[in-house]
Amino acid sequence: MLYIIGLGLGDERDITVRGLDAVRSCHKVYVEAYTSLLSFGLASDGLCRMEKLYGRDVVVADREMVEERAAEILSEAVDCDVAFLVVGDPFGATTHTDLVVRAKKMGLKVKVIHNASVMNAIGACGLQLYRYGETISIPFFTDSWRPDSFYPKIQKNRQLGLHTLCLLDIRVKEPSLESLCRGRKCYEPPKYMTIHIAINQLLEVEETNGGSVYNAETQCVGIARLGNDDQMIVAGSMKELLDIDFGDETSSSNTDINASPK
Ligand SMILES: C[S@@+](CC[C@H](N)C(=O)[O-])C[C@H]1O[C@@H](n2cnc3c(N)ncnc32)[C@H](O)[C@@H]1O
Repeated sequence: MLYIIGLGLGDERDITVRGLDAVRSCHKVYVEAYTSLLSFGLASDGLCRMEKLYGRDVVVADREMVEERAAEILSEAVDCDVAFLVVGDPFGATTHTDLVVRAKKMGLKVKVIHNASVMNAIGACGLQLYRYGETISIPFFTDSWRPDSFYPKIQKNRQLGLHTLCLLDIRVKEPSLESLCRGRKCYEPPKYMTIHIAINQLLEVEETNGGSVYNAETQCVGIARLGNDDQMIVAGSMKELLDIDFGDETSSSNTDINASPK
């Protein structure tokens, strides 16, 4: 049996009772560290705390494992029970839908145990699910790569009078094979895109495209570390949010912006 289990948004204690029972019954446990990250971090003692509470060794499934070695995880689930843990909800990223489809094609039994996800950002700021358009992702710009495919999507949403949930990138440095500590790869703290970086990138794209879709006066809601004790939810214009300290790129702050219609 393959269990795909959501961990929720806070720390290791946000697993559901149903999820915990399943983890404890499994022979092998993986935690996915590619599409989202534990807010308490793999670089700190997060993994140890998880293993202590769950009573199982936990293997980190990084990008390489999720993309290229998923078949290994699935073949283990043929003979024994395997848990695949996902931060937030398992279906908050398409990668996991793919895993379920592949498992079912192999004739494996699959059980999904849901949990809170970043989609809770939609209601947490007081806006209504019914008033949202397409969700977008904002990637980190580099000197030579400044993608703006999200821009027409925000434009369309705003023309329809709908909000846009903007998911902000997380940059994970893949650990090198030499960086083993206690027999495990050592993960450096990830870099979370801050709300300030996202707003500056959004404004740059507006300037380049000149479509008058939004500007520094546009009302937004900035959400950092949703579901954690130190979460922040602040509404204001883009310009005003640039003056708010939401935490820096290393402060385990997953961040979102809800851009509201005019
Ligand atoms: C693919 S999505 C979410 C997947 C995850 N499985 C879920 O259901 O929440 C990943 C993005 O969600 C956002 N995110 C995840 N957890 C968050 C949190 N606690 N607070 C704010 N944003 C979060 C970040 O922008 C991150 O880049």
